[in-house]
Amino acid sequence: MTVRTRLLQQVFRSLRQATSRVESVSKAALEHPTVTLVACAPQQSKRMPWSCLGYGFAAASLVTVASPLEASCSPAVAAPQTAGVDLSNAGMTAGKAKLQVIFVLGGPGSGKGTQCAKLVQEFGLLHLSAGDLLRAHMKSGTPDGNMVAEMIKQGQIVPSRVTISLLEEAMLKGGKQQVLIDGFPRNEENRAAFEAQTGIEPEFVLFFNCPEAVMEKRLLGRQEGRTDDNIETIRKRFKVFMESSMPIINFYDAKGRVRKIDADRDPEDVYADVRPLVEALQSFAV
Ligand SMILES: Nc1ncnc2c1ncn2[C@@H]1O[C@H](COP(=O)(O)OP(=O)(O)OP(=O)(O)O)[C@@H](O)[C@H]1O
Ligand SMILES: Nc1ccn([C@H]2C[C@H](O)[C@@H](COP(=O)(O)O)O2)c(=O)n1
Repeated sequence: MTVRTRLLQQVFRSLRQATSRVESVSKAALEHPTVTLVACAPQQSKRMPWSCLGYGFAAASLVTVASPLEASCSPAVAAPQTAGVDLSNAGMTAGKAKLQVIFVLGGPGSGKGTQCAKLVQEFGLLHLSAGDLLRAHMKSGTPDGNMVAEMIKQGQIVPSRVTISLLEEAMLKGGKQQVLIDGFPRNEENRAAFEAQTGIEPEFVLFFNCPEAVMEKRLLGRQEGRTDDNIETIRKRFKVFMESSMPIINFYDAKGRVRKIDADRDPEDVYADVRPLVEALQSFAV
């Protein structure tokens, strides 16, 4: 049996388990309207937890809970309480209550990290920068870590296998429903592997459009000691962006998912265009 077949089997197993969990939580909520149910994301599947996490949130939407991820992941617990069950969201399907992911893309230095920091401050979403995760991994001293260090120095894109497992781990640890994934997917390999492995489709893609000359000036002025903020690597990164990342933006644009932002303005002016897009998504959060 191939690894892919085994992974697919795991996905379907997780979905079946999650579905029956939601069914039992929903049934209990309807049968015991004076009970508060505590739902949580199951931990059985380390590899493919996203469907479970989505269903965990869906279950939480049916009931009054302190936090959907607060409890440890034993089967859903029905804790007798005086508070009534809020069934106002009972019509919400698992699909609607899934993780909400926004991909944040744009050339190197277009201001992705700067804008994400503002969104986190205002809306408290989880911000995962693929570049930051990879830079932290570089320091592990493992063979993978050393490979990542070399690839970043050369402005190349690290294989999805490494980046996606770092993202998965961080998403699980972060435990939030709304996630900004900054600097990912960077190429078709990233995009296809992420979709196949997690089943997650972005709500939309924030695309920061900025002229290269402006980005170059910003990167050369950034004083963070990054091994790739030198003119030689910056030029390579621009080339990789145009050749490998722009097709991803075009892919999502064809699906009507791209929100293009003029990033060649003061950070506050850029944010004035960004914030309503994310604010609109807040109303759909569970
Ligand atoms: N709108 C802006 N106007 C001027 N400078 C900016 C603006 N946005 C960000 N900067 C500055 O430009 C530099 C790069 O910004 P930032 O790190 O947010 O870009 P990025 O797109 O995340 O870059 P990378 O992809 O290389 O990580 C930083 O020094 C930041 O302070
Ligand atoms: N999906 C990704 C994201 C980043 N990298 C590597 C290659 C980039 O040049 C570098 C820095 O990323 P940034 O901080 O500019 O977003 O990290 C990658 O290989 N794959």
